[in-house]
Amino acid sequence: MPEAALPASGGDPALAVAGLEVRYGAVTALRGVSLEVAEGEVVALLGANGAGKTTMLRTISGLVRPRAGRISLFGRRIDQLRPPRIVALGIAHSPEGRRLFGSLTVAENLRLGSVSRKDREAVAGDREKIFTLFPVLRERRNQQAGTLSGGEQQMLALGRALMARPRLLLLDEPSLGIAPLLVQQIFATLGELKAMGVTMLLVEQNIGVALALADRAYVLRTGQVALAGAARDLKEQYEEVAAAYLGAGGGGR
Ligand SMILES: Nc1ncnc2c1ncn2[C@@H]1O[C@H](COP(=O)(O)OP(=O)(O)OP(=O)(O)O)[C@@H](O)[C@H]1O
Repeated sequence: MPEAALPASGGDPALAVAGLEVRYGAVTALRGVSLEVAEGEVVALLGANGAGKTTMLRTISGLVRPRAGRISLFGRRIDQLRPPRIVALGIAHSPEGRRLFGSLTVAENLRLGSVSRKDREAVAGDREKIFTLFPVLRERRNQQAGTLSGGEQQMLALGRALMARPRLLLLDEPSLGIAPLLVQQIFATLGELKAMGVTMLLVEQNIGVALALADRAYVLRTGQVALAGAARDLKEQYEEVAAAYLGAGGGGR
């Protein structure tokens, strides 16, 4: 693995995953996966359908129990903790398919993102910041989330995750099912968040937008890390990265 695969900053990384193994019955979804995300870094997790990307995020969030390995957040082991405890320690997960509360309004969904916070005044300020990032959410704050367009729901899912003021933001395919122009807009917003120092682990099948945003990336292939390195190096190895997608179940987009 090239040196660039190691984060530059000293101290405990925001996220450290070592030797992770996850099985669903007879299916081994992750085998011996190790990765790190330094504080302030954006790391992309790429790979074809079924490579294990969503499983990785769900395991970090405590929704899936690993069979072996360890996961640490700023040096603190979290792989034996329950999901609410992991949220309280500062991990927010914006899941694939958005998983909003469809019958609740935009404003109510945003409020749910901040339930674990006690600093109510700062919460109000953060809501304003999210409305500035995504003006459409302000316009539609009293609309039921289930009636928003796919892109608007994606923005709301991201806004809701940000309302937790996460120390680590997990993003599962923010480009999924969204028109190209809106993908650019969402990634521009993620770029602004990166500039603000938000630490992110980003799962994506859209290699181009992911490598443009990320500092580093890991490519998973059938549950193992096939490639890892600085995003700019992986961009140059585009063919190799794309080829890794062909190995598992039908290839990427
Ligand atoms: N609940 C489950 N029960 C059984 N097998 C599962 C379960 N969830 C995922 N798998 C299997 O584990 C493997 C990894 O799935 P995962 O959803 O993590 O992949 P992915 O890289 O996120 O794929 P996609 O890009 O299609 O979402 C796949 O073979 C999948 O069929």
